Amino acid sequence: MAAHSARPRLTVLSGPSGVGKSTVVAHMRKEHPEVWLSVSATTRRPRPGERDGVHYFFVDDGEFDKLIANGELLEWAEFAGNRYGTPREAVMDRLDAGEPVLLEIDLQGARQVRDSMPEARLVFLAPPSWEELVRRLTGRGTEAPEVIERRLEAARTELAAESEFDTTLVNTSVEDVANELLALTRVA
Ligand SMILES: Nc1ncnc2c1ncn2[C@@H]1O[C@H](COP(=O)(O)OP(=O)(O)OP(=O)(O)O)[C@@H](O)[C@H]1O
Ligand SMILES: Nc1nc2c(ncn2[C@@H]2O[C@H](COP(=O)(O)O)[C@@H](O)[C@H]2O)c(=O)[nH]1
Repeated sequence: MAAHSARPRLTVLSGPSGVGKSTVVAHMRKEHPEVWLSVSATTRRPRPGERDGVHYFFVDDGEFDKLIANGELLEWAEFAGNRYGTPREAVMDRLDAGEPVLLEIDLQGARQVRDSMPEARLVFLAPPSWEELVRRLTGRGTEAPEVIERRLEAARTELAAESEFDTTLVNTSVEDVANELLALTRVA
């Protein structure tokens, strides 16, 4: 059997900022740490409580430029004023080792992964309503009002792209969605 066909599922989780991607993934991984989550590189400043190498690899613009130039990113995108990218090698190593891999990335990144790895399953996390999305993003309290505005502007584009994804999960209950996501990471 060819090495690539033996690879387990690569799952990409996307959805508008504030919909609850990190919350759902954290809930799932508490019970199922075997689902490996890629740690992205970003030029964004850490939020209180975020740790380098755990939540993100926090890099400056020059370091991010080098990651791009050296071909070290599987995909990358600029989102609401910062850059984010998926380190390629760690993802490939995990897939080659037979472990399920999860990426939590924006729409632009999901499109790039779909193009380069068509076997990936693309999952869209949708909010129960626009009003609830605004409530969650605002209620998180991590962004300044102008940043929230930029993220909501991006959210309109992201919501309009839902049909590009293989599956949509609506984040009404964190527990239910975490279970659904777990099942998707396991289906070959
Ligand atoms: N099902 C839910 N019901 C109510 N609140 C939720 C639910 N899921 C997440 N939240 C809350 O919504 C806020 C945003 O969640 P989270 O940070 O996980 O979003 P995100 O999609 O990862 O955002 P970003 O893309 O900006 O990183 C958090 O305060 C979280 O506690
Ligand atoms: N294209 C990529 N998008 C990524 C990556 N890592 C995270 N993200 C997405 O960026 C936004 C904002 O994240 P935040 O932590 O600043 O709130 C969100 O949609 C993330 O999913 C990545 O490696 N590539």
